[in-house]
Amino acid sequence: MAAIRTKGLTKRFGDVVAVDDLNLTIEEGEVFGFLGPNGAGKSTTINLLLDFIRPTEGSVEVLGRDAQTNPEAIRQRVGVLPEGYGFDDPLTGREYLSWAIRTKRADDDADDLLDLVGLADDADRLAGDYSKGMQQRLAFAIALVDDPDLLILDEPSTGLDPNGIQQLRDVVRERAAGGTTVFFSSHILSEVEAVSDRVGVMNEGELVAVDSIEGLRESAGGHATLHLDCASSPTGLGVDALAGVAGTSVEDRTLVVDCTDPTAKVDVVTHVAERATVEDIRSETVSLETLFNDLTAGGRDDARPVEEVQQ
Ligand SMILES: Nc1ncnc2c1ncn2[C@@H]1O[C@H](COP(=O)(O)OP(=O)(O)OP(=O)(O)O)[C@@H](O)[C@H]1O
Repeated sequence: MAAIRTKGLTKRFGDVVAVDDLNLTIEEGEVFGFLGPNGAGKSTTINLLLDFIRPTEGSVEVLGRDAQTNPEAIRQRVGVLPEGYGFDDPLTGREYLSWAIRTKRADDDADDLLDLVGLADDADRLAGDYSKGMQQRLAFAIALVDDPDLLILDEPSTGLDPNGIQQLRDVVRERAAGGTTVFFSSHILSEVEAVSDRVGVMNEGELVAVDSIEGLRESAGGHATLHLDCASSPTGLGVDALAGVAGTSVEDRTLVVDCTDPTAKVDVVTHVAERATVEDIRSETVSLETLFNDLTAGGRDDARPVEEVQQ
């Protein structure tokens, strides 16, 4: 049984296609990082998984059940860290957690969970007075109640200090080792890289890549840009037609070739050398960071640039 399966999942808000024909399967026990810049459609997807909003088209299955017909049964076995949890009631951290434990009819020890997220010393303070990072820790502890089969975490490291991020990673790894499926969204590549088995990259509502970090790294490693300086303008050489070549451009007497396959580089050089006088060759490989930026280039008009959000 897949932990999450979406088919043709689409959500429109007026003219905005927040999620566009999403087909995604997350297997049980996976740690899946859901990456994308602001406005990519990550939170909308999470809201669809939990039946907080209804799809315009398509279907969602969570833990083998249809999200629309079985939302209560699903939520019973899912731990959720939503974006921007509000602690508006006059309750302490321990009281909030005890309430969550009662609601799920679980038998967790509130103090153990508070300790796990580094809030043991602040258990008796009002949660509304907590700092942003402390509230995020408490929201994470609430998500962990009743050892859920699936953890859905929306931007879990928001507001956390480095120590909090490390604790979060440790708990995610520990829960995953115990069989929990973890689906978490982020716009920070390094955060996802550190804990995920696989990642999905969203951009403007579309899933533009799904792979393991290793697989993505290989794609990035295989990607290269060749610059061939020629004795005369290298036009009409037919390089575009070669296998593994994604595109070419000519800048003065330099032919720039975008290769998606490392083996294409030799073919390109041989091909050009047979048709023009090559004076110099430079090759630039593409980093994982650049690949991610390329995949999410542009983003939505209302989103901040990727460079800015990746700090
Ligand atoms: N309730 C809504 N009404 C109208 N538009 C919405 C609504 N919810 C989301 N959107 C739009 O859908 C798009 C995707 O938003 P979403 O919140 O899913 O992105 P995200 O990837 O979670 O972004 P972020 O990283 O900023 O949280 C955006 O253009 C957003 O403005």
